[in-house]
Amino acid sequence: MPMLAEPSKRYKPFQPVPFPNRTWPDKTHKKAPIWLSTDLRDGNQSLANPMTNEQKLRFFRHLVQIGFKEIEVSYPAASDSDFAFCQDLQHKNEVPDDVWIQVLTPARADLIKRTFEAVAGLKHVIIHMYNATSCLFREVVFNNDQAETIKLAVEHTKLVRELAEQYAASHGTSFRFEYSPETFSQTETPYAVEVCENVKKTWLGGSKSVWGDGRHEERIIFNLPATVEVSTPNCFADQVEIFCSTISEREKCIISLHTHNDRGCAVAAAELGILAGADRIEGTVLGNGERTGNVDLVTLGLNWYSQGIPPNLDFSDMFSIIDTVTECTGLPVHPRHPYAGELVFTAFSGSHQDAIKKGLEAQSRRDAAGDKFWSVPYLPIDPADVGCTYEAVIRVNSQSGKGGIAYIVKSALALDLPRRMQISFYKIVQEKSEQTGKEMTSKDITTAFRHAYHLGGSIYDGRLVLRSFVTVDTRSTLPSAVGTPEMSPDRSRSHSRVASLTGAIAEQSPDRSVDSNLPASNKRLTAKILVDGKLRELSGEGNGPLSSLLDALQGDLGITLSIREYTEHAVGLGSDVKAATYVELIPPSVDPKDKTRGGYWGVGVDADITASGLKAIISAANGFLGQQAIQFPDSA
Ligand SMILES: CC(=O)SCCNC(=O)CCNC(=O)[C@H](O)C(C)(C)COP(=O)(O)OP(=O)(O)OC[C@H]1O[C@@H](n2cnc3c(N)ncnc32)[C@H](O)[C@@H]1OP(=O)(O)O
Ligand SMILES: CC(C)C(=O)C(=O)O
Repeated sequence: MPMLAEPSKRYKPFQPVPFPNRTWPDKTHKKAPIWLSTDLRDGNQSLANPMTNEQKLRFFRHLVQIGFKEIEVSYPAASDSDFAFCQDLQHKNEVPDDVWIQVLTPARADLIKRTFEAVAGLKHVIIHMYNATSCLFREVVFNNDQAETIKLAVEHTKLVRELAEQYAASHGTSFRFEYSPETFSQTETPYAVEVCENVKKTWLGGSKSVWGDGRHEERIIFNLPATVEVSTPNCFADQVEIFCSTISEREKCIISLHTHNDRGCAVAAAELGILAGADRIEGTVLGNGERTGNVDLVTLGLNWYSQGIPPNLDFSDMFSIIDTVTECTGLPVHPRHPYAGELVFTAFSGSHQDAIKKGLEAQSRRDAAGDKFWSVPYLPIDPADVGCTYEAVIRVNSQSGKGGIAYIVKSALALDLPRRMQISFYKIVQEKSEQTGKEMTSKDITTAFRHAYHLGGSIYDGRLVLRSFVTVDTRSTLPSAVGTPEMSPDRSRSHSRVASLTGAIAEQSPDRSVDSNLPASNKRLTAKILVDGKLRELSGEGNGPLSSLLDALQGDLGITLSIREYTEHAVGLGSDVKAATYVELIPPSVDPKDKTRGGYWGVGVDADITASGLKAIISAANGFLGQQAIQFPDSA
């Protein structure tokens, strides 16, 4: 049957309770609620293949590790394995002293009795009893009127109380009682209050203690379920506020919420319900549960966290939480699931990547200055807080821009490319990504980078490869620098050179060849260079090693290039520090001022700053050379 042209003929709109005195819209969250995980009960009952007890135990341990202090573990009367799980927890001594085990039972005498047998001997137990109270259920499921429904709830509360008193005395268990007017949000709210008043009176009217040590007695829990979500969250919040403000002896009650996600608003309903006066939330980790699921406690907890409020749940290791949930339930986690999905901290699109890259850089500057407040575009929380690495944040496809690509190069290779080199490399990546039509992984990008600039092992070598060099100050007879790239003859000296020169780079030019005030040609460089696989000795003169090498390339290989842009920075710290140098070379045909006309970028990394600069020149010269034939002047 197709969708109806007039749905109003089949579906009635939800009728909100008039409540002009509501106060919740002006409130804000101040602290996290009490949490109850019902993964092992509501979550479990909704699975095609319920969890085995081994899986339940693994899940239980993880819930304890996350920090849940109240865990609904089963519906013991449902099956022998549900029953056995409660006993296993006890016999295997799995329950920490500060954790309450909750079990669910319907308001049926035989099932209540069986439930007590299952938990006998556990230290802290919440007996959770439910019966549906809405008009639809009264009429269709129970064939009860309002008074009979109250009677059902009261009689079975009485039984729970008696058994709790008895088991507290015989087994030393401390009991608490939770009552759910199931289908609360579809029940007339004043009637739901009336049912709960009767339940409360019965429970609190008990004659003996239900607390194992006979001293203390906890508040009764009224759990208000949106068993099926049928309205907008504001209507639910109104219902909760009416309940909280009209139930008598409010101080003796804990008001709990149990929202489902039929309209996709379970999180909002729970959050507004807390503003409306509730104290506690029942849900599941990542939202498994009947139909569209229970409210997701990861989303809720991290929503609180993102507002600077401790959620009292630890989601630091999100990956292992996802493993536990998916392996135990057999259900996948959507890649866009809030906070947990594999794509939620990832940007593919260029403008998002650019903003994130700038935001992360600004954040690390603020962090270093002592201002730790998180404020990064597109990232509501620091992904690192939930165990995500920054590599996952930016991923590249044809929608990506230079900022994201530069971010990956920086994260993976510690190279902070100058802006115009970013644009140049972006074109290379863009072309590759359009060719394949697929995402480029961080490895694809770094490999493309190494190939483009001949950086890394010999498999990335270009047609020219610097093997070694000597520079001589022509005003003296002593060599001023001797180097074999990455194998500097005097490592300690090279390290200190890098450190001192890189530190001074802001004030001084790296190569006196670009300083016109210095006298011409005071350096001679002799370099051994592989040229198309053949080792040749080249030499040239200039104001510094870089200009000497350019002179050598021109004189010995006929390659005429000059430097248009130069930058460098240190890579690493302490004794492992290296220099990364970036140069843009241009042929004489390109106007140095016309930056729209591309030059050839190169990069060099070496522990020795001179070697790093020379490598950058060779890298860029390789880009210029491409496939063109070398015109050796000496062979002319
Ligand atoms: C909203 C929720 O998630 S509630 C929790 C739901 N979870 C489950 O149902 C999982 C475990 N349940 C089970 O294994 C089974 O339903 C059992 C063992 C509890 C009961 O099984 P059965 O005795 O075969 O009964 P069945 O499942 O058909 O239940 C329907 C009966 O229980 C009654 N009933 C349903 N809910 C309740 C309740 N909360 N209190 C009292 N009676 C109830 C129904 O009116 C119906 O009675 P009827 O047979 O006189 O018409
Ligand atoms: C038993 C109750 C709390 C329930 O699971 C629901 O109403 O969804």
